[in-house]
Amino acid sequence: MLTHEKVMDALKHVEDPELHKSIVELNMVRNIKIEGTHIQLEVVLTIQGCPLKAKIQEDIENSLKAIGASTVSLQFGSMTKEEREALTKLLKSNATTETGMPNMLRPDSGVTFIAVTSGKGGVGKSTVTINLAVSLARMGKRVGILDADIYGFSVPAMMAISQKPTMIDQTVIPVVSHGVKVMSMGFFAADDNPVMWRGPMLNKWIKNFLVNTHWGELDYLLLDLPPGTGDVAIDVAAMIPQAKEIVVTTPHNVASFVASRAGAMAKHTQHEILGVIENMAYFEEQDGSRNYLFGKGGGAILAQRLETEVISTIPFSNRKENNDASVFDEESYVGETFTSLAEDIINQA
Ligand SMILES: Nc1ncnc2c1ncn2[C@@H]1O[C@H](COP(=O)(O)OP(=O)(O)OP(=O)(O)O)[C@@H](O)[C@H]1O
Repeated sequence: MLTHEKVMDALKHVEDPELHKSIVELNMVRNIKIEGTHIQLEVVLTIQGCPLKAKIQEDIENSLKAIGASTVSLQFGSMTKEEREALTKLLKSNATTETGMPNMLRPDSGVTFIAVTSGKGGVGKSTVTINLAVSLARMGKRVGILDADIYGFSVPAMMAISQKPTMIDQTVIPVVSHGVKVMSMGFFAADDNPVMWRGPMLNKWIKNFLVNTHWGELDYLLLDLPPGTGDVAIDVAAMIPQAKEIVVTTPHNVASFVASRAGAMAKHTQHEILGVIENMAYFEEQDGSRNYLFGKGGGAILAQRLETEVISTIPFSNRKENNDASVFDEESYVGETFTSLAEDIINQA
């Protein structure tokens, strides 16, 4: 026989698709009525017009039918201001320590932070961040990207994200793209409005991004840092001393020289350097020969200076083959390079 307890038990396994927590734990279930095998209930959503309503409905119906319901009549409501505040508090208490620091920064959090840096812009730092993140996610890892390149954010556009994140009061639910949770200043700044914050403000934003974003459980958080050795890099170093760094360069010597300054900075801040990635290393011609458009060896020189290794050599992508997208297909030549980089990272980071 169906009982209130059995229904609640079944609903414990239904998750809010954005918060990835049980709708029972989030206190979203109301007014359960059982008549024989017919179940009536109300579910209050975090925001009105929640775009994932259909998914919640389907999951509820399936789990109730699995325990013997023949029909389910489901009504949606939305949380009151007080209920939303209580929910924000619950999410925050899960996300922060008693002193208000993000739980994910605790040494035992299980989150590996990887900061992707470069000495100068345009060498493919964001491309590396995105594709490494997507490759890790394809391997079943729980991955987030924090686009900390707050002056020159490009992650949302490169991942073709047009949707804005859901906000529950002050807590932001990251947008999921290609299986990766993404948070970027680009979600909040108007396109024609350059971001003008200065040092102290920046520091606050990085912390806010960690504390006020509902990251949920993560294995990896990749940070796309601005190029060079500016305020953001210093703040990240101070806030996340356990972050490991990847330094991206092109084979060109000048780019490599400048990148060594960012890397030297990583050494100074005692961030472990995972290695150097040489991007746009060569173009593979139709006959399989390699055309070294930007010269050769920059990655190796940089690695030597930083006393580390070149962990990946990434060729030019044939953009036509990849439909002009910045997230490379898994089967493409460049996509495969990222898959093997992700495997190496999983084995060592
Ligand atoms: N391996 C590659 N093959 C082809 N195009 C690439 C490759 N890597 C990067 N690009 C392209 O080069 C351009 C610059 O890349 P990206 O934005 O990732 O660089 P960045 O170092 O993050 O630059 P910035 O710091 O200025 O944002 C982009 O148009 C990107 O699509």
